[in-house]
Amino acid sequence: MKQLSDTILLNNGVAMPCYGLGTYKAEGNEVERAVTAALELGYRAIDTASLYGNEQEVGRAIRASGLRREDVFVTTKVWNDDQGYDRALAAFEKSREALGLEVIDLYLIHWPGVNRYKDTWRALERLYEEGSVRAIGVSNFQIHHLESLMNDSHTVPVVNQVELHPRLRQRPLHDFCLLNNIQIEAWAPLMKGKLQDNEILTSIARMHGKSVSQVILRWELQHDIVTIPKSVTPSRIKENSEIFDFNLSEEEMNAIDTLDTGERIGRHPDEVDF
Ligand SMILES: NC(=O)C1=CN([C@@H]2O[C@H](COP(=O)(O)OP(=O)(O)OC[C@H]3O[C@@H](n4cnc5c(N)ncnc54)[C@H](OP(=O)(O)O)[C@@H]3O)[C@@H](O)[C@H]2O)C=CC1
Ligand SMILES: O=C1CO[C@H](CO)[C@@H](O)[C@@H]1O
Repeated sequence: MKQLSDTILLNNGVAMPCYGLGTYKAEGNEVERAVTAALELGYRAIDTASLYGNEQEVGRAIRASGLRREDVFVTTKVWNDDQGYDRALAAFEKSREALGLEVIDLYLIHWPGVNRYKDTWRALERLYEEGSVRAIGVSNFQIHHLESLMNDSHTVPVVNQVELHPRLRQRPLHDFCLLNNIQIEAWAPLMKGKLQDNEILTSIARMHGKSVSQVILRWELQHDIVTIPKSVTPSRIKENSEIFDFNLSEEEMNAIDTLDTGERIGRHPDEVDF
C-alpha cells in the first residue's frame, strides 16, 4: 500500500510525492500555519503559484519547518501575464525570491493561453538546463496544446496539472498523458467540497469508516493521479492525508468512475484567451 511520503518517478527521473497540499485562496498567516501543519503531519509536496499571492508565506513555512530542502517538493507556476520568453524568466526570479528557495522542484506554465506558451516553454527549458528548476511542466493543457508543444520541442512536460475529480475524470487526456509519460495531477481534487452529499460516495465512505473527501482522494491515488487537496483547516489537513490505510475495491472504483459527467468548476482551457 502507498504511504504519505511515497513518490512517483517523473519522465526526467525526478521523484515527486503522489500527494500534497494545495494553497489557492490561502493567504497570510493562515497559509503559513496550514503549510506548517501539513509538513508536521508528513505532507512532502506544496503547490503554489505567483497568482496565489502567497509564495512568501509558503516559502517561510517551508524554510522554518526544519526539514531538509530535498525532502519538500515545491511547485509554482508562471501566470498568464508573464507568458513569453523574457517575461517568464523575470517572473521565475520573482517567484524564487518570494519563496526564498534557490531551486524550485517543479515550474509549470499555468494556462496554455493562445500563442505564447511555446516561447514561455523555451524559458522553462533554459531554467531547467541551468539547474534553477528540477523539472518543468504545464497546467490546463489540452491534448492539442501538448501535441503542438511536443512537436516543437525536445522536452516533454513532466506533469500536466488539470481540473480533475469524480465529475471530470479527464479520461482521454489522461490516456494521452500516460502514453507520453506525462504525469497527471488533479486540481480541485475535491471539486471544492461540492460532492459531499453524493449518494455513491457517502455509501462507499460509510463502508470504509472514511469521509467522502478521503474516498475521493483515495480514488485519485488508485488511478495514479497526483492529488493536492487544499485546506487551511487543521482537522481537514489531517483528515485528507489519512488515505493510505484503506483500499477501494475494483467495484467501488468503477462506481465512482460512473460519476463522470464532464462538469467543470473552472474554465475550459479552450475557452480562455489570455
Ligand atoms: N493549475 C490550476 O489552474 C489550478 C490549481 N489549483 C491547485 O489545486 C489545489 C486544490 O484545488 P482547490 O481549487 O483548492 O480545490 P479543492 O478541491 O482542493 O477544495 C478546496 C476546498 O475544499 C475544502 N475542503 C478541504 N478539505 C475538505 C474536507 N476534508 N471536507 C470538506 N471540505 C474540505 C476547503 O476548505 P478549507 O480550506 O476551509 O478547509 C476548500 O474550500 C489549489 O489549492 C491549488 O494549489 C487549483 C485551481 C486551479
Ligand atoms: O490556479 C488557479 C486557481 O483557481 C482559479 C479558479 O478556480 C484558476 O483560474 C487558476 O488557474
